Amino acid sequence: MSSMDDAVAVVRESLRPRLAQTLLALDFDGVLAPIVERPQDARALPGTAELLTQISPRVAQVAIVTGRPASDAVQLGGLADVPGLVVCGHYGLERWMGGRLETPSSDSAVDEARVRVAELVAQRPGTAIEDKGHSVAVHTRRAPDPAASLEDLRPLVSAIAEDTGLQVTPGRFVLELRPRGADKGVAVRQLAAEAGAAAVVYGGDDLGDLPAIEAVRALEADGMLGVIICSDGTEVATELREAADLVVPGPEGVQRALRSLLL
Ligand SMILES: O=P(O)(O)OC[C@H]1O[C@H](O[C@H]2O[C@H](CO)[C@@H](O)[C@H](O)[C@H]2O)[C@H](O)[C@@H](O)[C@@H]1O
Repeated sequence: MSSMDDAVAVVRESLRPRLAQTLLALDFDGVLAPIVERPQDARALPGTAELLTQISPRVAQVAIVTGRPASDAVQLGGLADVPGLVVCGHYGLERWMGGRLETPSSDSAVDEARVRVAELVAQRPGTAIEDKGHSVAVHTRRAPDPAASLEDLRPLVSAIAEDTGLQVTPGRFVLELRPRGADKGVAVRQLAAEAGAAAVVYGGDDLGDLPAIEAVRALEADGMLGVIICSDGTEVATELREAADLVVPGPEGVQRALRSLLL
């Protein structure tokens, strides 16, 4: 048995009595879907929908909490038929459930940001804009020096945020401009309340997941059981790893941990 399996076995024992009152909330990219060069090429690891379908009747709620538009996560994940699944997209700004999408109206600040980010990208080979409708992301993964490119763009993207009132959310070779107000912490708290959860299992891998982790820790202070799974890899920030109860090797490790914890 590996040390990961040992750690999972310990968590499993504490989770078992609360399984039926557990909220399982998972990030998409890097947790369910391996990281790839182009956002549009991301796909959930084979077996993801089947695994979530098996878990769903055993827990109170299965949810995806993602920076992606909710419909993109559903489509790229092949998740449309997972029973009872809730997908909180755009860090909780929108919600998909049973084929129905609740989404806000468009924001003129994002329209302005879209134009300005497109200008930045046009001058920087290898960078790319991801227009997500309610937010705009600039990716540097395919730039000649992705880390340097991200640092070059950081103050320019911050200036756009300042002018438009949007906020910047950094991630894995990405800077995202999005409306203030929503974050994954708010989304997790709301999901936990709606599900009447006595336990929350949250899986993340990126800086945008930190508010969700903080929310889980705050819920623990109120008596809930919290389990944080970090989907690890070379790009994963130290804060994520340090905040986790279980550190597992990427989406394959997440699948293995979920099978052991929740089936
Ligand atoms: O909250 P998440 O579900 O983790 O989404 C966060 C961002 O993930 C995506 O970007 C990341 O994955 C891409 C595909 O593997 C990769 O090319 C990129 O470098 C990563 O940053 C997505 O494109 C963003 O919109 C999400 O906000």
